[in-house]
Amino acid sequence: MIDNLIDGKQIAGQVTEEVQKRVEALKAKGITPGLAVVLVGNNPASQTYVNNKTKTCERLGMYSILIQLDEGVSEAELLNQVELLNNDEKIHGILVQLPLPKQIDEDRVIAKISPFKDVDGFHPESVGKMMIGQQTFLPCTPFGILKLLEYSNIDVAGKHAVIIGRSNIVGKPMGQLLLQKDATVTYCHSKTTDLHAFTKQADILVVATGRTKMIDASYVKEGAVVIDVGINRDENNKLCGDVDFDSVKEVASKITPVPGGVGPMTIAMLMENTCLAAENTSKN
Ligand SMILES: Nc1nc2c(c(=O)[nH]1)N[C@@H](CN(C=O)c1ccc(C(=O)N[C@@H](CCC(=O)O)C(=O)O)cc1)CN2
Repeated sequence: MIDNLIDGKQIAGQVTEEVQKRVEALKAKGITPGLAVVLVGNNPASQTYVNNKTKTCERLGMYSILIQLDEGVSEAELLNQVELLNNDEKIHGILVQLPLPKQIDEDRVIAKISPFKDVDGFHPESVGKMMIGQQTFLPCTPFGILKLLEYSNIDVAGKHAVIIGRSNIVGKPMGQLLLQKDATVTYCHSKTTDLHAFTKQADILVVATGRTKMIDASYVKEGAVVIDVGINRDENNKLCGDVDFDSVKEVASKITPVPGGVGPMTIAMLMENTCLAAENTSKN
């Protein structure tokens, strides 16, 4: 094992242990946190992720249901399904696994989820609250990255964080959350010219390019912390990230592996958000 590794699997284990205690406390009050996962179609990667989500719920003593809909389901049917879940008292959190097939408008589906049950943190109300620093559900992947940094004692304040990627579910919220922790944030993306010039300045480099092993040591400043959000398959069908791990581990002070880095944290934070959603109902 290399000594500059950030072990996401181990940190996710610590986070879920804490969640489990909160679940037990809720159950003592007669509330079992419940998560509904909606999967449309049969994308094998999505199937793996949703199965991991429901299995983790089970392990923590939470209630979960998996609703599987055909690839060709209409948007109206999916919206109707979300509405049923919005009104189901056993369900505290709802997530619709992304991506969705082309005939369905993701934004409309996300907007249909009750903001009280938006454990993915993708609803426009949750995003707005996050932007202005109000308490809300935070999107699980960037929330998980903040936890990885915190549990690894990496102070973000005053650091230059460079994010490569501007998706709504990772890049954009990641920058906001790091800004709220007093980092100086630069966003880079596919149209950035001279990417090296920016990444070489990064104290913390978050890579979400969607391009297999794109970032090698030439992009990284000596001693930087490198967080790899990518999940790809290499030429041997082995899981790998957007970072060329073997090259970058030689220059980074800390680095997340793939698998076993950011991915497990995404699921751990979903559990935390679902628990929070259930706790919120007990306050009403
Ligand atoms: N509704 C959502 N859809 C998607 C999200 C999301 O947060 N909400 N994120 C991604 C996929 N994702 C969660 O859904 C996810 C991806 C990867 C992992 C993970 O644990 N990866 C493992 C490897 C697993 C494997 O064997 O393939 C790892 O990195 O160690 C968890 C969740 C897009 N869609």
